[in-house]
Amino acid sequence: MSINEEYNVTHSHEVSFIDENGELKTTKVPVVQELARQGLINDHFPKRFIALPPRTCTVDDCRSATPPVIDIAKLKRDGTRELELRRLADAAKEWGVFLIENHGVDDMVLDDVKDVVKGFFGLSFEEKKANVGSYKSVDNMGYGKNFVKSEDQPLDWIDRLTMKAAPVDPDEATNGLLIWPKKPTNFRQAVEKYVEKSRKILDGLLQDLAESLSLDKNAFLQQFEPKESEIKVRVNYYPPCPRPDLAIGIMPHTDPSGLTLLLEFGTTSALQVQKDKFWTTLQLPNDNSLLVNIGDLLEIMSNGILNSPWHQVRTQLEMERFSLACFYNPPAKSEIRPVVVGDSPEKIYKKVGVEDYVSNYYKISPTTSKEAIMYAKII
Ligand SMILES: O=C(O)CCC(=O)C(=O)O
Ligand SMILES: [Fe+2]
Repeated sequence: MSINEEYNVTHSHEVSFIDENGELKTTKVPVVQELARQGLINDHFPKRFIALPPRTCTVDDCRSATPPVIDIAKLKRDGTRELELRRLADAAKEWGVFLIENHGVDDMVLDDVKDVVKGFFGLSFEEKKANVGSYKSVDNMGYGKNFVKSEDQPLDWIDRLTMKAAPVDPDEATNGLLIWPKKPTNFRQAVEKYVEKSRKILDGLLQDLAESLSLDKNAFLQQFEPKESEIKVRVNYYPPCPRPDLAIGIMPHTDPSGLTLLLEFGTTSALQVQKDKFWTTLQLPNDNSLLVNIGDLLEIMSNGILNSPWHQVRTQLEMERFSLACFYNPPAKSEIRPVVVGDSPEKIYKKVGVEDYVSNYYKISPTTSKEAIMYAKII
């Protein structure tokens, strides 16, 4: 029985993908928010949402920890900078993910973002579709779902909305980029304000990370050219899930970005990173701290010294969760170069085109291990 018969799937996302024979295919996948609304019965969980391996890590069988916390105010003060830089380097090498506090983004800016995101997902499906432009592509833009590559693969328990915030394309309409929702009316304005602040934070961190590795402070930042560097915003919505032991919010992956800045709200304790071979649930404070994670492109630029973490999101019973990720990338048409860190001159990564890297990432994802980065490895 197909899921459409098994459940009353009245609402679907249309997803395009290139199949294993290189052919462009389009398929329909259920809108999770609408499935969750139907109040699925526990022992009748839709098969398409059963993750493989079947048991995702639940609270009982994995570790849990607070990631390192980096204080941006300490990075700015002479007396405290040196120690905080050392803590930053350790966090980026060992965890690949860290919280930042005193980042300077006003609560009001963050609250506005949370409000418009909740406002968008609070609309009916019909209103969402009517208010968000369509963007038919295979690179995960628009309102829909990530990593769909076949008709029968396990699906993530998530709905998401991805937009390009920079560079601003003067010809958005013809390039199909008019995907910003028109409702809530201040959606774009609120998110763009946050993105502007995010860029400043991430530029500062790129300099701090370089200095923390005893490199020239612009060693990474100079590869992010301000006018052409790219910021994609992905809003993730994870509805409550009746079977958190079977379904997964986002399957394991690394981010194909330089840096990712993540704001989560709704509930916490859902994001997990693989650390020392264990899935570790990140205990994040329920405040306005932001989470930074190293993406594949920065791992390549740092010649493998910084670690782009393998991460996933688990689902939660009766609790919804939102996150907003800003993916910060060097210009799509540029090439990134690894900078050798430390005494050992051995290069493990090579120069790669950003667009080539990202399109290969989407071509081969999802994968069961950190495979995409092999594209940039010197073998
Ligand atoms: O929701 C989260 O905590 C993480 C989201 C994520 O990994 C992503 O959007 O790439
Ligand atoms: Fe991610």
